[in-house]
Amino acid sequence: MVIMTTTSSLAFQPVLERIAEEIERTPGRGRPADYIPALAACDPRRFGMAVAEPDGTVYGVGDWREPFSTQSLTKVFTLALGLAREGDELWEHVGREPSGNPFNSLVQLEYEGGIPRNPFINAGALVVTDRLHTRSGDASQELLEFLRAESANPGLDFDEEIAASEAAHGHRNAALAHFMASYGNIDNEVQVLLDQYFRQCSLTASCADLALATGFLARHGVRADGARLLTRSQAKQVNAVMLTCGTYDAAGEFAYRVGLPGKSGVGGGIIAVVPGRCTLCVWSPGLDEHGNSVAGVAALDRFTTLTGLSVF
Ligand SMILES: NC(=O)CC[C@H](N)C(=O)O
Repeated sequence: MVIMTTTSSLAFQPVLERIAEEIERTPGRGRPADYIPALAACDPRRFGMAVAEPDGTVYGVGDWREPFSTQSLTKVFTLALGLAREGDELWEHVGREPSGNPFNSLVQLEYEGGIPRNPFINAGALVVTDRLHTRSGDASQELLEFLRAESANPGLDFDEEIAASEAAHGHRNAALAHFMASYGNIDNEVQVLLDQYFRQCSLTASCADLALATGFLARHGVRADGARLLTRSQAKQVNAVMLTCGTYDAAGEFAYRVGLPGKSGVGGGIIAVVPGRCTLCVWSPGLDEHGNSVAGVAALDRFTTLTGLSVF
């Protein structure tokens, strides 16, 4: 049953409230990421969801104003900033095919010559951050300023405790960076790159902030202030890579259930885009075995079912 058939924006709030009630009654919520100790303490019953319209109107429910650890959600923004600075040359250093492997997997890198499959697995995000850092002088600062501006929240910041915790347990990301450096696919010192990457992942923001900050992808590349970040075609490309690669080795299932470009992070957040119409962010820290929020995927699944909004 589709309960929102009109294009009236006011209809978003009752949809969100209905989804929150359904999620509240859902028993299994998965488990918070425990390989980053600072995330392990999160309560898996937390749930928030926000929808932002292209004009900046934002609706929300539950813990939608509560800041959480964005983790891999930032990979979307660094990709966009990297593409804006470098253009298509970026794609010579990172692919755009689904990996079919977990987000922190090492196995494909050797037989694919140190070129990661896509920008949303950790290896690919390390390459994007490396190149953005070379071109901007400070990739994490560029990311932070972008997110502050797009969300209209100057209070957004990194969480140094989470960054330190991840650095202390970051052997896999260090291995990925060193391995790609051995193929000549990393410009900066590995330690500099890892510091940049962990800082980015530690950025803390709410569903409201992130739904707003993703808005440029619903506005076909145009920022909140009307300036163009990406060409229309580049915005389409980022959305396409989110659809095919944004939820790792569960991207097929996500496309099947949700039918939108989406990107997850191990902090329990997922951002999603309905091009031309709205952007969403949902947060609930319990994860499935692929590292995607259990309640987050369920809520987005309900959203597209109830509203009939989808790219298909
Ligand atoms: N999927 C994720 O959110 C992974 C990000 C995490 N910081 C890592 O590098 O392992």
